[in-house]
Amino acid sequence: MIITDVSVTVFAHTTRRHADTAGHAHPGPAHQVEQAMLTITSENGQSGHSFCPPQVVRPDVIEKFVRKVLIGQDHRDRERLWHDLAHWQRGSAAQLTDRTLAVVDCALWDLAGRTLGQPVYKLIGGYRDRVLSYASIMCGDELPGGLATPEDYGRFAQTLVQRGYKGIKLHTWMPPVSWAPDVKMDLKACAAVREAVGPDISLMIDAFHWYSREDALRLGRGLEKLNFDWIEEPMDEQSMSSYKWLADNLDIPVIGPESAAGKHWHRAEWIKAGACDILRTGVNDVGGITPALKTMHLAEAFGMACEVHGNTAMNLHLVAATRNCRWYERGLLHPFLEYDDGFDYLKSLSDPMDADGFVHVPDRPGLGEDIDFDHIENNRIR
Ligand SMILES: O=C(O)[C@H](O)[C@@H](O)[C@@H](O)C(=O)NO
Ligand SMILES: [Mg+2]
Repeated sequence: MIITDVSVTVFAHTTRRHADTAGHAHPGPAHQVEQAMLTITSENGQSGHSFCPPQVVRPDVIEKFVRKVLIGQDHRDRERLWHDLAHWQRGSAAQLTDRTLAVVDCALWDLAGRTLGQPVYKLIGGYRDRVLSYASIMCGDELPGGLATPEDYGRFAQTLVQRGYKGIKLHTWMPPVSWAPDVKMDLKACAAVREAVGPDISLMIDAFHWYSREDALRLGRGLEKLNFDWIEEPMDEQSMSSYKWLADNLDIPVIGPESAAGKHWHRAEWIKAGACDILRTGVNDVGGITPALKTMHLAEAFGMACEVHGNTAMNLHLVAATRNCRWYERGLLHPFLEYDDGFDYLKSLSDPMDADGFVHVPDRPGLGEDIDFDHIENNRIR
């Protein structure tokens, strides 16, 4: 099962999602962006694939690190290959990122599944084949009829419940919105959603990520009155002691870290420090399915839930192979976008959701992404 090739295909992808200065997505006119598909091929001609922005797998990263570690190796040795690649990070002048480790690890898992004709979550050890999903709403905006007012959030929340969602997470307003951040407005949006959906829908918030301790405490105390399930990333996650302080002062569960560096090692420190009540991981955040699984199991050993950041097949398989998380994060959603339209380079959704709010894991080999190779070839850039 020797790896004989590692290649990258960059192709044009049409989307209506536009990123703001903090990397948060908002709706806009359809435009073309570059997308990359990393392909790892073994000696029997089987390939595994994973998708990411092209800069994550740019040629110098592939040549200097990825090909050096993978070519000639047994693709089944994912644990060793992950450590071998992670070893190169320290001396890479920050050029070899956790995101690159993640896309390589996912392609290796996809290769294993496609080779054996099995879905990845079954290779890991399946726990469930459908997962309850929460609607992860995009950050607020200043678009009339979009997510510009608390009432907009309330109206959108009602449509999400009608679609079948049993949980909703608000990303509230952040710069570059002119008047954001604003705790009072955050709480007005949360109150409007609670009023709109009633007491039985689970609600969570993912707020402005740089509030002060006082503002985060004020926000948390307000959410407790609205019976929210968790408060997420209200302060800079580089300050673990601030989260310890917040968790000590709030009853509402504090979840994290999402964006903090340090992979599963740093998440162990958050548990040890008492900086969160619910742990958080994500395939892209910690360097792949391999380390994300370790994070899930670490939390389980402490009797803690670990909720997974992000959508797409890689995170869905992680959730389907573990017991100690309640949700799949489906999003990001907006009144102006139709999430179920999917991606133009996939023939079908990787996370189809039924009318009861359950996402069903496609019973297809590997990560199960229904890749439209003709579309990719016809839109190939390099
Ligand atoms: O880029 C980001 O910060 C993420 O997409 C974020 O908006 C969202 O996915 C998140 O924080 N979920 O919890
Ligand atoms: Mg988040």
